[in-house]
Amino acid sequence: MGIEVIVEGLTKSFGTQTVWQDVTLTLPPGEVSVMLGPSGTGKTVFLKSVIGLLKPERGRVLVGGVDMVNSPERDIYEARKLFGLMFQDGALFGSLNLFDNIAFPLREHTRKKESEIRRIVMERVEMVGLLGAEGKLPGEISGGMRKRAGLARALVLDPQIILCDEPDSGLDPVRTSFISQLLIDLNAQIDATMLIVTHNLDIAATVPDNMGMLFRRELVAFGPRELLLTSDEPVVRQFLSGRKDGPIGMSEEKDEATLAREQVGGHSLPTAPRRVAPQLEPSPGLPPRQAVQRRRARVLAMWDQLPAATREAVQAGLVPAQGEPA
Ligand SMILES: Nc1ncnc2c1ncn2[C@@H]1O[C@H](COP(=O)(O)OP(=O)(O)OP(=O)(O)O)[C@@H](O)[C@H]1O
Repeated sequence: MGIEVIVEGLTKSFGTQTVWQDVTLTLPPGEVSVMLGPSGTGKTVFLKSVIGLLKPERGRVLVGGVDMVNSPERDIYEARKLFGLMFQDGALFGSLNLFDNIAFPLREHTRKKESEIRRIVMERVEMVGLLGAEGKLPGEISGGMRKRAGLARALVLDPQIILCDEPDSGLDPVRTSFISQLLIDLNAQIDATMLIVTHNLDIAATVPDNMGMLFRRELVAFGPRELLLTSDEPVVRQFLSGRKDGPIGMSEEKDEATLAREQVGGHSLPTAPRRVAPQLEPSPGLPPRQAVQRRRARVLAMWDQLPAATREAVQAGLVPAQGEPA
């Protein structure tokens, strides 16, 4: 099972620019979480801070007893081996074929024999649906295939935590649906804790167990997917409905005058009840996701604190535990 990631009071600045402050959340073990936010709100900076590649000024990120912000560098280096990181563009070496790209972390970080490396690489190549393409160079394949190769490479060291930076960027809607299904299938197969950064509303609506959103240098919300999908928070509603009207503007935030004009002009967010799309299921033939029952117990434990609309959405999607009435 994947391990929990606890983020406490995290603040990151570059010079005088604060990217976000006092971010606190827990990525539950083995569950899939998505971090949303308009461009430039610091989602990538957040991923890099979780894995210890960037140093926040304040706060902690606890991963299996190691603080990825404040522990000695050698402990952070060791803990980083628990992670698999998938970058936006796949970050592949252009001169190496897909096989050698995917084998790279194994050759770099382990002393495994070539025969063992081949077995592991081919297993991951199959998992991401790239069998037959392993001899190609990154420049000879499509963007979607490069992303899948990047994902295969993130998987070779058997990570317990997988971080994906915009797995949909540059992909058409059909390829994005395939990537969404692949992420859920992976979660069913390896039960890793996953954090996905994206702007994509389809991924947000159908993939995660939990969602969070960064805006105006704060974590606006983080919780079960139904909490954000039914949220009345204007910024969350605007983002999830993909509309122009609301607090998010072209340069992230609208100024007060623009917001006041919109209100006078009668613009408002839709009031119709929102339908929460069902979460994707693993593909036929794969095991059920182990995270589902764990999440169910977790959400029921916070039942009293959830708004009525969220409870309704949770109830609509709850699969009864064995032996329990529906
Ligand atoms: N190494 C760095 N040095 C200085 N500023 C940086 C650095 N990395 C990121 N930033 C700044 O931090 C802010 C957040 O950047 P980040 O890439 O995390 O945003 P994002 O939410 O991932 O955006 P997008 O959705 O467009 O990818 C930006 O203003 C960016 O310019």
